Amino acid sequence: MISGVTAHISAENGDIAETVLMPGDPLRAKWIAETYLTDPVCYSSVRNMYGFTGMFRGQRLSVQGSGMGMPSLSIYSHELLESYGVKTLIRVGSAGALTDKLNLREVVAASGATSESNLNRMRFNNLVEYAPVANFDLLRNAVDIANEQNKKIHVGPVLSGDVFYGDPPGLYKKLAEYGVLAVEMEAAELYTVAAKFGARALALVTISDNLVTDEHVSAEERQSSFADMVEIALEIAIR
Ligand SMILES: O=P(O)(O)O[C@H]1O[C@H](CO)[C@@H](O)[C@H]1O
Ligand SMILES: O=c1cc[nH]c(=O)[nH]1
Repeated sequence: MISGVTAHISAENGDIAETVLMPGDPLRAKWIAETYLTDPVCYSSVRNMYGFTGMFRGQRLSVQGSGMGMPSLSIYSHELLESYGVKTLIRVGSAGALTDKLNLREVVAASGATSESNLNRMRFNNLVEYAPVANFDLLRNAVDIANEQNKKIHVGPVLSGDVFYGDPPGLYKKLAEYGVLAVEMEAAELYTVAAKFGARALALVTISDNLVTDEHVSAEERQSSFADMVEIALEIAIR
């Protein structure tokens, strides 16, 4: 049902494009809209969780903040897909590397997302460990586009954690041994909600912290370090 105006987004029917970039931070949404889109219009500022629509190289695109953590992203992605006819969601987030093989500012495309969250246990009545995965076409485009743009991209699974402060004892090390590249807080729910609505989703993340080497991108540098990832995401969005 495409109805417009939901509990958390005040856009009218037709205000939001079919493809939406989703950063966690609403100010990153504003920065993306003002930096990359032509004639951006803010369609919602409910709870200061900004959403904008504008043009990128002749195509309509939207950018919507998701907030931090899966319950918040779940609300925004659900409303975009159910009430605004959105078909493609591309997360543009930050993450902490779980291996010293990833450098600060590098981009990871999350092929899948494991999580300690209870959301999918509830959804599937504890009967299965649902495996949230990226849309293959978006993932393939991410790799092709990064190569065309001469940008380094890593592809692999991430952890979508519920806890920012505190590694559940030994968990990060164990996950890294099983190939999990980085920890962020939304991809698993993004992939699951997109699957529920038959939509396409991909999570790209920029490494802002390395939890093994204890390196961190400074608060001032965080915005500019996102440019590579956002430029890949924008190209995916119009391809
Ligand atoms: O930079 P964003 O997109 O918010 O993503 C990461 O940053 C937040 C934690 O600081 C969490 O939302 C995590 O997933
Ligand atoms: O969830 C996140 C995001 C960035 N850096 C982290 O260490 N964790």
